[in-house]
Amino acid sequence: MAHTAKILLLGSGELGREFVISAKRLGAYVIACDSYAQAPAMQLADAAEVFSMLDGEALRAVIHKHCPDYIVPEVEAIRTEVLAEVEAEGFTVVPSARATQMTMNRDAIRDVAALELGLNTSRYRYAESLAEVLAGAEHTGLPCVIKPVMSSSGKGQSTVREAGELEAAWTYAVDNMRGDRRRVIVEQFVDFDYEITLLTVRHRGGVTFCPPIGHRQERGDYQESWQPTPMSAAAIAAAQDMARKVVDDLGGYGLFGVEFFVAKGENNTEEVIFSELSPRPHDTGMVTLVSQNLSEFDLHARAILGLPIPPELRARPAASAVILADRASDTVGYSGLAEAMANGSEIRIFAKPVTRPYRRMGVALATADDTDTARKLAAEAAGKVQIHYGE
Ligand SMILES: Nc1ncnc2c1ncn2[C@@H]1O[C@H](COP(=O)(O)OP(=O)(O)OP(=O)(O)O)[C@@H](O)[C@H]1O
Ligand SMILES: NCC(=O)N[C@@H]1O[C@H](COP(=O)([O-])[O-])[C@@H](O)[C@H]1O
Ligand SMILES: [Mg+2]
Repeated sequence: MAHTAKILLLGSGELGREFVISAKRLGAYVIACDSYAQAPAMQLADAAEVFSMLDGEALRAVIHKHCPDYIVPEVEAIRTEVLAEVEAEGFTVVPSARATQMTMNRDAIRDVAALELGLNTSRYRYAESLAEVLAGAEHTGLPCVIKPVMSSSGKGQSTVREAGELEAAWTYAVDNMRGDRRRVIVEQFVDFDYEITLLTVRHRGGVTFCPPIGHRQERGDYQESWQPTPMSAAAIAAAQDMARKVVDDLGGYGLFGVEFFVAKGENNTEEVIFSELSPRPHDTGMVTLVSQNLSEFDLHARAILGLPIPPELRARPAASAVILADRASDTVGYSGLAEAMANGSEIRIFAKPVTRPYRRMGVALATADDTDTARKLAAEAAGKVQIHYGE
């Protein structure tokens, strides 16, 4: 074959699009899959398959049709039982079928982290009825955060400050959950000072960490991220220790985005609280496209293909800011790129075929002498890109 490896990419959004670029630079042949045609990664891949990845039979058929060397999930919403089956047949699932199964279900990964590995997490309870939600909130105290066990990007998530809001939060979670398990996690609200993503690469040569990425979320979805973010040496060591434990438990090779909350205590101490992780590149990690010599997508591709990862990964001060749609439209266009890039920022447009409210359509990326300046530049650039909607 003219290629170094055949990769089946399950999910073809913006993260997949950058991964395709990284993998193809290393000579891979990529088949991009998603539930709709012309998805961002499909526009660059060698081949595409359009089907629901939650449909087990369809997923199995596509895997057997292409017989890839690597199956690389890009989203959570995949029939992960099929990944476990094909792994048993001898296919390689990235990073491992177990990792995709555990992280798709908040309860599975939380139980591993808190109960098996003893990581520091917020107080939590699971609930399958309103009565259990009320009992859960008794356990965590208020405010608390309610999230479907199967969801991502903040879908179905709400923060409850008064007991009277619990019923609405339960209904909202059930109405916006993915999959068929009517189950939520009731989590103690963490009054953190900042939150980070610790990109962690598990590869042939061991485990390597990127400098921590700070980020700001709204509606449970990321708005801006920056790297590096200041953190005490003790807090970085605590986060790295927890990240290593969890990626070693999940197994396989690839890049993981491990999310932590950091709360400042007395005498400038910082308490690091594990939140969750993605066994794949993380949206807040798009900043690495300009901050690191090897982006999170390059690192994922290298780890998967068994190629070397440098022992130390550095980042120059940089930031990313998202470009969001504000309404639904079947046609989309852009202007203002020149104005946006006038301050030195880079703009990435994902070329998603349709818009919906809050859908991420692009990202602005900036570097500067310090992250505060980079954040200002990226936000300013993102604000100058205009999205044009159809009638
Ligand atoms: N217990 C909590 N206390 C305070 N804030 C929280 C808590 N849980 C979640 N959040 C806030 O909501 C954001 C999204 O939560 P979380 O990462 O659990 O959801 P998600 O839907 O899996 O998001 P994604 O898939 O985009 O990572 C967090 O990054 C944080 O800002
Ligand atoms: N937090 C997870 C995340 O950022 N995932 C990224 O968003 C895409 C879906 O976007 P869409 O909903 O606009 O199709 C996914 O395919 C992935 O690239
Ligand atoms: Mg998250």
